[in-house]
This record gives sequence, C-alpha cells and structure tokens, in this order.
Amino acid sequence: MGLTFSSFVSSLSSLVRWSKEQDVRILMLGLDSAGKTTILYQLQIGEVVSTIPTIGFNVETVQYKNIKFQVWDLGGQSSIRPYWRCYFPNTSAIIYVIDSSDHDRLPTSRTELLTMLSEEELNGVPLLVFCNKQDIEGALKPDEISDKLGLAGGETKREWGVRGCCATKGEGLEEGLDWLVNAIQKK
Ligand SMILES: Nc1nc2c(ncn2[C@@H]2O[C@H](COP(=O)(O)OP(=O)(O)OP(=O)(O)O)[C@@H](O)[C@H]2O)c(=O)[nH]1
Ligand SMILES: [Mg+2]
Repeated sequence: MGLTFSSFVSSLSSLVRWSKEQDVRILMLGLDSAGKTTILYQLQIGEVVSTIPTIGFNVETVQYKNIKFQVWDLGGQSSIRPYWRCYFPNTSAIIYVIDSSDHDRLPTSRTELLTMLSEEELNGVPLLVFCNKQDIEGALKPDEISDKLGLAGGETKREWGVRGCCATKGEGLEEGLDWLVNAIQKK
C-alpha cells in the first residue's frame, strides 16, 4: 500500500514537473498549402490569419490548457523540404498536416511523411496526422487517408494518430492536441 501510494505521488509530481518545466517542442510539417501556418495561428490566437507561403519557418509559443508548446511551423515547398531535418533534434512530437482535398498530391505527401519517419532522430517521437480542410467538398475522410498512408502496418514503435480538422473554422484542433498531450505523456 505504502509503495503504491509513493509511486502514485511520484508519477503525479513528475506529471506536474513535466507540464511546468519541460520544453515541449513540436514540429509541424506537411506539403505546401496544407494549412500549417493557418493551424499555428488558430492555435495561438484563435483566429484565421491571412497567410503567404512560408519560406523558412514560424515559431510560436502555444498555451494549451496548462501546457506551453513551442510549435515550429516549417515551410512545405519542395525546395524547402530538404531542410526539415535540421529541426529534428529534441522534438517532443510531430504534427503532420495533409490537405484532404488534394487527392493528386496524397502520394507525395505520404512519401515525404515516410521519409521523415525513417530518420533515426525521430525514433519513437509521437505523430499526429491532421487531415485538414475537411470543410471542402470531396475531401478524403481521416479513415480513408489513414488507409492510404498505411501507417498501421509499419509504425509499431511510436504513438500515432490520424484526426480530421478544419483550420479555418478551428474545428478538430483541440481534439488533436488532447490526443497529442496523452501520447507525449505516455512516452
Ligand atoms: N477551405 C480551407 N482552406 C484552408 C484550411 N486551412 C488552410 N486553408 C487555406 O489554405 C491555404 C494555405 O494555408 P497555409 O496555412 O498558408 O499553408 P501552409 O501549410 O503553411 O503552406 P506553406 O507555408 O507553403 O508550407 C490558405 O489560403 C488557407 O486559408 C481549411 O481548413 N479549409
Ligand atoms: Mg506556412
């Protein structure tokens, strides 16, 4: 009983320490125009900002519940993608954003995702796939995208989840972050 109680206290205090002190560094990646910058500012200020293609990155502190995330939003154009790897060290979690209405580029998006996941520095890092632009007619549903990505077969060594969202309406973002917080805590 004593042992059980002390292990409870110790996990509780580590959770408190985790939420207060740990630098929760999140990388947000995905092809150009997937909606990463829109998601970043929707999370930070709760508004839709007018965006231009990101050349380089945006980084913002996002306060979610009692946790502070440092969210790095990297440009997704093909010429910039080779630089994603420079940001991999010390990543707590990855958010990979897909434009669910962009059927033609889903194979490219999948290839970029799998290439990234094969990097040793990201071993075991939890992954949230945001299937964005669910408001657009004909957008693929998260289940369909999940099947096409084929993560279920290969990704056994990390927590991963696929969720739908609409960044412009702010829908699905909180649910996604809740999942991510859980996944990071389990790690
Ligand atoms: N209909 C719809 N449009 C969206 C949604 N999210 C983003 N967009 C639009 O998609 C376009 C691209 O969004 P960005 O956030 O700039 O995309 P990005 O992923 O940051 O693109 P890069 O910086 O080039 O990598 C903008 O016109 C957004 O308004 C959404 O949920 N629904
Ligand atoms: Mg951007």
